[in-house]
Amino acid sequence: MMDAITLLTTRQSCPRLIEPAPQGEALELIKQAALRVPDHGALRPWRFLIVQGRSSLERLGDIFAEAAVEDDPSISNDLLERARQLPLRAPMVIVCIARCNSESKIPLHEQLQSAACSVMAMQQAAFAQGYGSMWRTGMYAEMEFVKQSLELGEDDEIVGFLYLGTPATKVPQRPALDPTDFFADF
Ligand SMILES: Cc1cc2nc3c(=O)[nH]c(=O)nc-3n(C[C@H](O)[C@H](O)[C@H](O)COP(=O)(O)O)c2cc1C
Repeated sequence: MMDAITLLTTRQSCPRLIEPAPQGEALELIKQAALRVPDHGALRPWRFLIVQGRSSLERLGDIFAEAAVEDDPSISNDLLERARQLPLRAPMVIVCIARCNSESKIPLHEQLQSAACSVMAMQQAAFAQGYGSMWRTGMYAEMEFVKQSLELGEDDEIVGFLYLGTPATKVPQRPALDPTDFFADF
């Protein structure tokens, strides 16, 4: 298994993903990583829907297609089919949800940040085990129709669709950025 510093300094996304998706122990570790993130007030403001297998991915694609029609009733057939095919870009998509509690004294943006950390944690756990992933959002993450179709609560937010699988090709390493461009002494 990759060491932690190598993971943290070389992690990258992978847009082209094929079977197999993480299963068994590998998936369990990814789930554990999601639940280990900073969480102000221990609100546990995260929920996850695992979409895997052709028929479940197609169901998600149908939701995207219906949402696309709602967004633009005159959408072309090509664009409609493109929307339907989106989830089929990987063998697994995890819908990452911030289950925000608006009654809590913890600000909503902190709850969202915690949920976002869980997406990153899952990406790292996948990467460390040789799997690839890509964090995606887009308009479907924002649309009420999508949230309702996924039976999310009123205060829930979709912070990402984490596409997961095996990298289709080896992703070339990007050169590291220069910390001096971003860090300064105070
Ligand atoms: C909140 C969030 C949403 C994103 N949504 C998309 C998206 O919808 N489509 C996309 O191509 N990349 C999206 N990205 C960017 C990719 O996940 C990825 O970070 C980017 O391609 C850079 O690659 P890297 O992770 O290897 O640095 C998003 C990133 C974040 C943090």
